[in-house]
Amino acid sequence: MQPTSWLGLAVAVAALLAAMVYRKLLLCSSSHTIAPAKLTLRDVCGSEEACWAVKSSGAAVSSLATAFAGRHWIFNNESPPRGAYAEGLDIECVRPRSEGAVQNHTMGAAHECFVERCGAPLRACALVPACRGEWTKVVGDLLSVVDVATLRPEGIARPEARALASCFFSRCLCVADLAVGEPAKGEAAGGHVARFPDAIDDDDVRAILSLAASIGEDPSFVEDRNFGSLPRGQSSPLGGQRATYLQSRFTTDPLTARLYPRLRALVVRADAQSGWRRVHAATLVPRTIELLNYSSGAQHAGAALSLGWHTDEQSAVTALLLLSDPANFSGGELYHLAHGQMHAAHARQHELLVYRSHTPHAVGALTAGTRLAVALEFWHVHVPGEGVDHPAYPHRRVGLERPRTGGGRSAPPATLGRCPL
Ligand SMILES: O=C(O)CCC(=O)C(=O)O
Ligand SMILES: [Fe+2]
Repeated sequence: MQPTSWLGLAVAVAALLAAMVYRKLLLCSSSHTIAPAKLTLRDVCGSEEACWAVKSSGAAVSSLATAFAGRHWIFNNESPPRGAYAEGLDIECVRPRSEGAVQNHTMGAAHECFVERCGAPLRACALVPACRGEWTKVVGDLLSVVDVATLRPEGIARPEARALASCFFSRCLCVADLAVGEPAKGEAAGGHVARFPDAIDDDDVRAILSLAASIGEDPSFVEDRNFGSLPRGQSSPLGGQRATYLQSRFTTDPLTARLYPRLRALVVRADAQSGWRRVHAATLVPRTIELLNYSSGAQHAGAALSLGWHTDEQSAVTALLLLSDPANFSGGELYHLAHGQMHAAHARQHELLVYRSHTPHAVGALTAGTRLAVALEFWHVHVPGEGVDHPAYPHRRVGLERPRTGGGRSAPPATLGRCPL
């Protein structure tokens, strides 16, 4: 090789090395400069759009607060939730960080979250008058949990408004599975309910009914009730149900004491096999266990539904056990809203259906016969040093509540934690 060629090669290698070093430096420095700077309200609203941005985040927060009130990720772990959400939302994100479920306490007011985490899409939308108009309308239309759960990406025309909605759902409410209708990663369509056919038999049904009859002798354990919302524009009455509260004895009474661990084990399995990560098996306890009696005689004539659309507030998972044979009643279908669609459960007699308690559900009007079911709602007990400090799910403390200080809710921390999504 000629000296000039050696020189040429040396120059080429030096240039390559220099380029690599430069590129490395460039990448490092650019990763610094593009690190998401924390946006403040002033950054987002530093112009004439300020009013809109502030107003729309306020409106979004208040309508979403209505729709999501009491749902499990909206949670203040300093003062156990007692329906005191008036000042906004506290956010709790629960996502896996490594093997096993790990919780990440992420708290703050929702409007802070909106600005801090969704400042960029908020600003992008604010710059486009058509987006401002659409976002204001989208948010204004979210009046109930049904509206939120049926929100579809196709229903939002402007890409900037779609991005904003998607950001709020995934980064502030941390609900990837409700992020404008998109199924959660790894969750097959239909994965909103885990089914266990023949979870119980006729003897178990008899045992449950005997227990309920005994408990129901005291009328303070029995309640006729109806709740939930009707689809927009409908105002028909709700048929309702008669609930007998069994939880005081279900786990210990000789009639059902052996049945309970079997059902609980199925709930734990449902969570594991569905990848929901709502359950911390070691501390899972029943919050309420109810025999539900829907009887056509007790239904209002022309009832639209027996139970309106609702979520089982503050519970982690709900298990629904159908005691009756569907051949012996008409109507009374259990529906879920998942991924923007309504699904009929078509439960069979003796089947256990398990779903996350925040999944909106409703029960169709019963038109003939009697439908008996048991609902078991679960949450997590607080064990000091474990409980709220450790398990995979936010929960109300049961039996071990800290005394409340000052009677009010504590101020949210100054900054939000990192949303693990
Ligand atoms: O009866 C059912 O299938 C569901 C009842 C229910 O959702 C409830 O009582 O909260
Ligand atoms: Fe329910």
